[in-house]
Amino acid sequence: MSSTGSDPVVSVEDVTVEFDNSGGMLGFFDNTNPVRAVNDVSLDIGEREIVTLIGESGCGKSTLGKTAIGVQKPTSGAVRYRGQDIWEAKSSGKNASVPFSEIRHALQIIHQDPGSALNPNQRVITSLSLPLKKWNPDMSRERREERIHAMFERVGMTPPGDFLNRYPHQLSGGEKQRAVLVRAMLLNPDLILADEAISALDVSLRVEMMDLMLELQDIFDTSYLFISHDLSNARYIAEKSGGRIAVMYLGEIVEIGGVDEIIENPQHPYTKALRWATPNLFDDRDEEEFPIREIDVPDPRNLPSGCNFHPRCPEAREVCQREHPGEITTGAGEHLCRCFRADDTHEYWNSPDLHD
Ligand SMILES: Nc1ncnc2c1ncn2[C@@H]1O[C@H](COP(=O)(O)OP(=O)(O)OP(=O)(O)O)[C@@H](O)[C@H]1O
Repeated sequence: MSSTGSDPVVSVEDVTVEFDNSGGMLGFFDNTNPVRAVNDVSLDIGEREIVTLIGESGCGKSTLGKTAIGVQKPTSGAVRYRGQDIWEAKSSGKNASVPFSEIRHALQIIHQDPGSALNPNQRVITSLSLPLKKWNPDMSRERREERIHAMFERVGMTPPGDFLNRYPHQLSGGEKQRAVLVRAMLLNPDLILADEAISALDVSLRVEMMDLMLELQDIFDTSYLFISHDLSNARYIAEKSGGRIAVMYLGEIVEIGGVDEIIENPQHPYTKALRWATPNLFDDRDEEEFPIREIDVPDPRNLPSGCNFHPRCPEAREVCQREHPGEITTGAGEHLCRCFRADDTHEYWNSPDLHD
């Protein structure tokens, strides 16, 4: 699933991530299949591109995000930063053409809980100075503080000294999240993984935070991998940046495209269900026609045969139970979907309905 830009900042290539939860005595009695959190995913993130990952809880968004920035090692497949295999760089040490430390510097993360990046016992200025000190040991203290003050001015936290001398608990949730965004941006990263970074904020502050992220992107040429469970936020940021939305289901990207494709013309029945479940995106929806079968999400330790979505899919036919759909290009070429319905000539159309 390639980006629209030139060379990708990050390429995720056929990546699978499994967690083996069977360790220990208790594990002996558990289901010992590993959890397949990410299942054979490929995704390029281009220069100054914003890709939004969307999907329900447990579908693998965070695991894919962490894998893309080199925090989680994939079980199989490769992750490249500007062509350099991240895990090869780690094992090659000084011999790597792009050292692992440089890659980790270039790929930053902001979490849902800004508290995790701000030490509660330190003033904000100290927490923000530490990464700068680590990555730019030759920078003088005055220069460092000058930069931090300038960034606080830029994000509207003025007068900066007022905020920077406080402890994290003396800031509001929105102020903390802005401080954490500044902390990441100070390193001038190529890509920021924003993992549900706005979810804990009041609804009124979410748009403000997304606008700030876009403003800083303009200044610093940063790409974002923006994780959200809320399709209306995904739409907002993708629409404003011309970015893509990737819909995840049980470890796979089942559909990816721009706003025109994913919001206005979704092809995958799961994307349609997500859209239906986001009423402010969809004026003329039929309240009665719930577009997903009301059964539990399958266990990622025991994935269904065929298409992962078929047990819940109202459109499933027999072929969906036995054949796993690959990526199908629909429309203009940037719109990809893992559903036989996107292929007019597939045997799906002659296959009997599954859930009559
Ligand atoms: N470190 C881990 N050890 C074992 N299982 C894990 C680990 N991290 C994630 N998982 C499992 O992998 C699957 C995907 O989890 P992940 O957190 O990536 O999903 P998510 O879409 O980000 O969900 P959420 O929005 O709830 O964070 C889940 O079944 C989860 O329980």
